[in-house]
Amino acid sequence: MEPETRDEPETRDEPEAGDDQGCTVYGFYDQDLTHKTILVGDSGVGKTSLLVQFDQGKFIPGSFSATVGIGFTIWDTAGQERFRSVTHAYYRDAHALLLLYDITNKSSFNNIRAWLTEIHEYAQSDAVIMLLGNKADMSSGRVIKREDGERLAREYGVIFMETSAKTGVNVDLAFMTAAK
Ligand SMILES: Nc1nc2c(ncn2[C@@H]2O[C@H](COP(=O)(O)OP(=O)(O)OP(=O)(O)O)[C@@H](O)[C@H]2O)c(=O)[nH]1
Repeated sequence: MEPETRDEPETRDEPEAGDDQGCTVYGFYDQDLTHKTILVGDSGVGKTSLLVQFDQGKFIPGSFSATVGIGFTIWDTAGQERFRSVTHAYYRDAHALLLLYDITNKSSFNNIRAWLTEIHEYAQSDAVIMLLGNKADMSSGRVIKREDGERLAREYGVIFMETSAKTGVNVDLAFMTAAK
């Protein structure tokens, strides 16, 4: 007798944020554990560097292992599908979400809509959402204008800033605004 075959149900057809590359969710609680902030965005946009700049007041160049020597909690989901539901759980209890793109990387900006869709689906409705155009120091490599970031943020009703994990510009302001 022939084994019964049936098509597997298609569970998802829309690409999701972070699908095509490793992506990592970084997050931390403030000291009294009441306020949770998470950082999301494509790989390489500078999430770790921004956290290190905020936490330690310095820029450590180069990609580095996020788990080494940093005094905050990191949930590294490595962008894997099986961790997707875990990622969504991170969103649910976050009070603030910092969504980063890299002003020198167009695809990181193009993926912002997918990230925002995901955030709106899973985050609490009163969570503070901030769109951050990072690497603002790299003016010669810039491909995303500040106005493009501002326009997108306005469209989604989120706060916008350009930041640099390297020079520190707007880094404290971004985290302080998120903590409000
Ligand atoms: N010039 C400049 N380089 C930056 C800035 N932020 C990050 N970088 C560099 O960009 C690269 C990626 O930074 P990471 O902080 O590792 O990026 P990430 O988003 O944490 O990446 P994943 O861990 O893969 O998700 C590194 O080489 C950083 O040194 C910035 O503001 N300015």
